[in-house]
Amino acid sequence: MGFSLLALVTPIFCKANNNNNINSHSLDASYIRRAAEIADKSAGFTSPHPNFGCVIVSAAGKVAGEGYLYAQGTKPAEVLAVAAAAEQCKGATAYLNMEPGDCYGDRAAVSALVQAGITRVVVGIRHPLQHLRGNAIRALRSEELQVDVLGEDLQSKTIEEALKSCLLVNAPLLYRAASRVPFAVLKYAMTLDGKIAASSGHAWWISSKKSRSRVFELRGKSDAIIVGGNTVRRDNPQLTARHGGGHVPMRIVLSQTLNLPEEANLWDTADVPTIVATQRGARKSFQKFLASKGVEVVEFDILNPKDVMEYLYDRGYLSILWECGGTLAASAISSGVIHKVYAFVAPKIIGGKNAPSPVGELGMVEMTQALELIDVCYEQIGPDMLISGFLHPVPDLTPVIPSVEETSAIDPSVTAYESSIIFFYKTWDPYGAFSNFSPHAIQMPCESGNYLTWPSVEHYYQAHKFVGVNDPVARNCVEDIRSAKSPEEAARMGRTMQRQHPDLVRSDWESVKIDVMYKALKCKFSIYPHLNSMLLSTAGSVLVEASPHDLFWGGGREGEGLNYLGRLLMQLRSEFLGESSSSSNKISITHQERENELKNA
Ligand SMILES: NC(=O)C1=CN([C@@H]2O[C@H](COP(=O)(O)OP(=O)(O)OC[C@H]3O[C@@H](n4cnc5c(N)ncnc54)[C@H](OP(=O)(O)O)[C@@H]3O)[C@@H](O)[C@H]2O)C=CC1
Ligand SMILES: Nc1c(N[C@@H]2O[C@H](COP(=O)(O)O)[C@@H](O)[C@H]2O)[nH]c(=O)[nH]c1=O
Repeated sequence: MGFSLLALVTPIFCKANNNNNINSHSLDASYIRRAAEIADKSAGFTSPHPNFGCVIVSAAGKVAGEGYLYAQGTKPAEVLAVAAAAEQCKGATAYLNMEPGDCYGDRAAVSALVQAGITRVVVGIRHPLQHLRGNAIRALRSEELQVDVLGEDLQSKTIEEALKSCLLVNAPLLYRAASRVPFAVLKYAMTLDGKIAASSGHAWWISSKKSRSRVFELRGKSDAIIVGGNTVRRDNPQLTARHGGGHVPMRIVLSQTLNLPEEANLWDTADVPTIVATQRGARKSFQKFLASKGVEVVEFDILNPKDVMEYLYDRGYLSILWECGGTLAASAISSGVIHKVYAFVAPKIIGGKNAPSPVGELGMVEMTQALELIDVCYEQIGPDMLISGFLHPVPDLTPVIPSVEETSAIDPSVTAYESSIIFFYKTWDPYGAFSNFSPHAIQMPCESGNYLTWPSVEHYYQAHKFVGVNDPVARNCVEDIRSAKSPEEAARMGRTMQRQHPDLVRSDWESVKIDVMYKALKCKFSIYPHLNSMLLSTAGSVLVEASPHDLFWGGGREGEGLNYLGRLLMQLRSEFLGESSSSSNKISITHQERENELKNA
């Protein structure tokens, strides 16, 4: 009888192999889930960057180091994890929930892993932005590291679940990349009989204190919170994240009529900024009043959720929490801009034929038309039940992703893309390293002549508003800004202080601020060779900071901005190229000249 040794051996071999796979897959999956879990710790802070986490598992199979991106412009997760694992990196495996972005051309994450002696990298998802996608994976492979991507090199049910946790932790970025609006969550608290207020409109409180603390956490992970005018009139909300998390979202009111109270918690912008979005031409005198309170007013031709969300996309927001009543919620759902729902259900009955419900008129007449949530979760919080789920699935990695052209022109309506204009704005743009938020530390001489290190140009610029002012508060402020954990925090501190204490701003600020910026930029582009090459490589192109709202440093929405950041970079470029002997004085302008330029722009 014919006898095949292979026939005997193969099944046994395959079984052992399968078991090994199952074991190694479940280990890989659990470490990837851990990377996603720690990445989520800074949700809200990293915006507009993704949430990155890195777990290093030593050759002996122990977790040797962990790190996550704390905020935009801070050290990459991989660099932190490698530092924590130190010697144990040799022969270790690094688990990353997302492929690193390498926004700054310095390959910091890739270099850290390679130089530390990591031999295998497991990646949850590829970077969703096309110009960054696959670059780090290719770079690691070219350095002979084994790179396994979930769903590509590793496939199984366990791996699929781990992949989902990576998609969830960066859902805002994935939705943003796929649909060109920020990720939006509608949250409401309702009684068991489906009311969000009594028929009088009184709503405090439906959900328990524990549930409301959870809402503060949700707020802390969002870039902005939206309510409608009626909620402001009825509730006078604060809309702050009061759980001690640190991140402060913008507050946004949508009001067509602008028939809003003069006294409102939201008009106190000392600590938290507010935007009021309204219809073009609505109550001009009230618009002026709001502006005098430091509230930013944005006019829309026709105020509607879709246009507001597209505008917020242009401003770089990743995630928005809608905390409005049913009228606005219905309008937002019908426009397709709500992706996820959080419903806190309290075991209370209030009744009332006219008591409002969480979602107003959607025009549906048959139950078969009802919108069904997917990936629904149920969680008991104190006495309440939190039911959450998605209205639209989290996009996978093959959706419509902005092309290089689209991402470099942050707002395509500003100016049509032209090859002779290079736009930069967010640090993740192809030329994002030109942004003052890029994490390139600079060493600058201080008043005593010694050199001080500043974590970014933004830190240096913001702090210099208060340098030389003979007041202990101003001196502390300079130090506090210098040690701010991220450029975003430095900017917020500098702007808040300037708004709240204009008396502490140095008297010559308007006339010296361009020189301050010039010196900082000159240092940045002199000490980092790859930044210098990047700048020189743009020779012949016009550089424009595509900020739609900073009309001094940026280009504005329709080219109405003065674009001083772009101009300074072009001046530096020509100085580096030796084509010009001009100095910073050439473009220094007086306050009066600037006023004139603004008027003529
Ligand atoms: N329990 C809960 O979770 C919550 C309860 N509430 C309660 O809900 C009630 C308010 O509900 P409701 O009036 O529905 O909520 P909102 O005020 O949140 O939304 C309606 C208002 O939004 C403004 N708006 C702007 N654009 C639009 C648009 N395209 N479509 C619709 N509205 C737009 C209008 O303001 P304007 O009139 O100024 O032009 C409109 O009156 C209050 O009693 C409040 O206490 C509110 C939020 C959450
Ligand atoms: N009534 C109600 C909510 N209402 C929402 O919270 C807002 C008030 O926020 P703040 O002023 O910051 O405390 C209010 O305007 C409305 O948007 N939320 C809940 O979690 N549970 C509740 O029972």
